[in-house]
Amino acid sequence: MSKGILLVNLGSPDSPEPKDVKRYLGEFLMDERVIDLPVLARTALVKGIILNTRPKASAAAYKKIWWEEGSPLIVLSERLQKKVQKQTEMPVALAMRYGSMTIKKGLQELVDQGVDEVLLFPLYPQFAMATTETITVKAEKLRQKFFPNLKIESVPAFYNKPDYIEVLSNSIARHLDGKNYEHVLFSYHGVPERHIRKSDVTKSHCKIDGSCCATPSKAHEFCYRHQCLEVTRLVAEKLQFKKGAFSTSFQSRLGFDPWLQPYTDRTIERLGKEGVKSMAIITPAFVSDCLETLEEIAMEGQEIFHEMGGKDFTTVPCLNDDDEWVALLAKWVNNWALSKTKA
Ligand SMILES: C=CC1=C(C)c2cc3[nH]c(cc4nc(cc5[nH]c(cc1n2)c(C)c5CCC(=O)O)C(CCC(=O)O)=C4C)c(C)c3C=C
Ligand SMILES: [Fe+2]
Ligand SMILES: [Fe+2]
Repeated sequence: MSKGILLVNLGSPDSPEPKDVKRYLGEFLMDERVIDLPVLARTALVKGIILNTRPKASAAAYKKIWWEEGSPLIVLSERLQKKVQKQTEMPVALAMRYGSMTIKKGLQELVDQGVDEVLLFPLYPQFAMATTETITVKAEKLRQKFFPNLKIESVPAFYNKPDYIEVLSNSIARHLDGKNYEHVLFSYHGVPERHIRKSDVTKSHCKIDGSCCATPSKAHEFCYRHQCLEVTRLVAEKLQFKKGAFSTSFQSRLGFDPWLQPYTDRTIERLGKEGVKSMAIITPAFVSDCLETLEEIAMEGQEIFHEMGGKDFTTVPCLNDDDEWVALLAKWVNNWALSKTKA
């Protein structure tokens, strides 16, 4: 069988203009794994409220971070794909879950190169319904409808793989450059608490009560909160951060439901109020820098910190196309191909 790789990231609008942002948000937020309300309620919320208010503000935010070559998330994902391609003989394609660079086009690109066995690689270290799951479900639907002879295997969340933690920690250490920040904040994209309960395969473990995520359970294979807390714990251990000098928070909440807490903006505000003068932020839910890291954290977060009296605010870039990260991805995909050949 001829093998190929499909890297999949979230996606971005075609341009930072409100009409393109509206189209993109419409597709994204109508996904039942992103806004998981019954279809009528979701339609009323998304088409009746969000799409009438949010695109203008989101477009303004996108304009602040947009690059000449396009959306940072897309450009950085393309750089990653090109570098991984140089380290494997299999074709490596790139797709986005939402927007113009569809998973269908990505699969077609591989099929056109003679591929009949695909490794689907969601570019998310932690599992979430709104990320990993929606990608695998979409790819399977497309396979059934358009590519019935294609074999697709998916890469599960890799949040606790020792080689990933090593590469992530090395990149963080390089960017912190030996400087002692008073506080290091690990900020992850949030999800509604309901998503955590829905993904609990035991249907009883995840209570979001402060202790469930630290108590061993098979629920953790699909618990986004557990997986975020583990990344923080493992990186902090590797980099020997002192207890109390680092913490975890969740950003980018939308709507009125309770999302995972503590919220990043309030945490930055509190740290500033408590007299912390220097802080660094790490965003390990994102493999590529994007609106949420470049605008919400690096711009808005910094503004909040400074308003509260903080002085030195540093954001650590995502792994993007870091050479060690590229080499690790290439090792994983090449090992997969090797294991198939041996089987
Ligand atoms: C109910 C809404 C949302 C859920 C759940 C959600 C989960 C989730 N998202 C990411 C990664 C990214 N999200 C990005 C942007 C973004 N996310 C939401 C909403 C939800 N995300 C919105 C409305 C937006 C658009 C921007 C805005 O209007 O604020 C991005 C950036 C995309 C870019 O083009 O740069 C990323 C990346 C994860 C990892 C996640 C769950 C774990
Ligand atoms: Fe999001
Ligand atoms: Fe949990």
